[in-house]
Amino acid sequence: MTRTDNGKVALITGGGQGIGQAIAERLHADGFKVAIADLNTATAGAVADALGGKEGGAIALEVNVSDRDSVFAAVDQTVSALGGFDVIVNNAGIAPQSPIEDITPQSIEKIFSINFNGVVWGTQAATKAFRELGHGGRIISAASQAGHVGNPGIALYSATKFAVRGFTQTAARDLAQYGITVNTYAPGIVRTPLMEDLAKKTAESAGQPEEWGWQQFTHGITLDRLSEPSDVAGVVAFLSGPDSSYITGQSIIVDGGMVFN
Ligand SMILES: NC(=O)C1=CN([C@@H]2O[C@H](COP(=O)(O)OP(=O)(O)OC[C@H]3O[C@@H](n4cnc5c(N)ncnc54)[C@H](O)[C@@H]3O)[C@@H](O)[C@H]2O)C=CC1
Ligand SMILES: CC(=O)C(C)=O
Repeated sequence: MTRTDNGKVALITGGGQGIGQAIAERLHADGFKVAIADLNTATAGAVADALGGKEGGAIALEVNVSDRDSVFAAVDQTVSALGGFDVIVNNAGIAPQSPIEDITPQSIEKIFSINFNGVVWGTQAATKAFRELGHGGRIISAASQAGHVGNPGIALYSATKFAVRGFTQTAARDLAQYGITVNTYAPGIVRTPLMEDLAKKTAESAGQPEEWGWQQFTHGITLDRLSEPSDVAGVVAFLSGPDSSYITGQSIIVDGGMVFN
């Protein structure tokens, strides 16, 4: 299908693989110019190249979402290179196991600095850019079904995603005056490198085969299949587009029916 430029610009953190890659591809297909920002510049570059590079409306940027200055710089570079800024997708995240008795100050600091602080810096940087550009915008962040119900073995991860939802609710109230909506998407069990790693490690630490690890996370999916990244990208496309302009402060669960809120 031919892509028609919709005149809008989106930045996606963690866009080099998995869900972020699918979001970048979907928003680009919907007509957005996209900045694919990742710690891993090789994967981000490959995604941007596959979308036609700068000529085709896709650039790659290096960002470390745990570093406030790095996130502000990525937003500035997006505005300069792509000529506008309308949507930020705070997608980058990590999901280490965190058995309760193994939690340390360092493990809390590491995961919160990426999964939570990264959302705060992205929200601040996007708000600054939207206000300087003189229009509103969309702030969309990765939560998880594990941010609606605590999941076994990943207490810290679940805590970061609950925190992202809490922050999003207040940001929605505080930023509405600037025409900015703020929402999260809450995926279930998506086939990505992150989930594969988590399933393998969960199985290994219990001395079980990999399939057992997957089962720990997948039982009870009403639609009886794992999620593909494109399932999530479709919801983010909706939250980025005109049909969701009256939605703010929400967490849209896209998990095949694991959690009912
Ligand atoms: N895969 C799943 O089943 C689910 C994933 N999620 C969330 O969706 C988001 C994306 O997850 P996946 O695509 O599965 O992960 P993934 O591990 O496949 O991809 C994450 C990307 O983020 C990048 N990244 C990691 N740390 C970064 C940092 N400090 N700065 C910039 N980029 C960084 C990585 O280089 C990678 O390209 C995460 O926030 C995750 O918590 C939520 C629910 C379920
Ligand atoms: C990694 C994740 O978000 C899960 C298991 O829901």
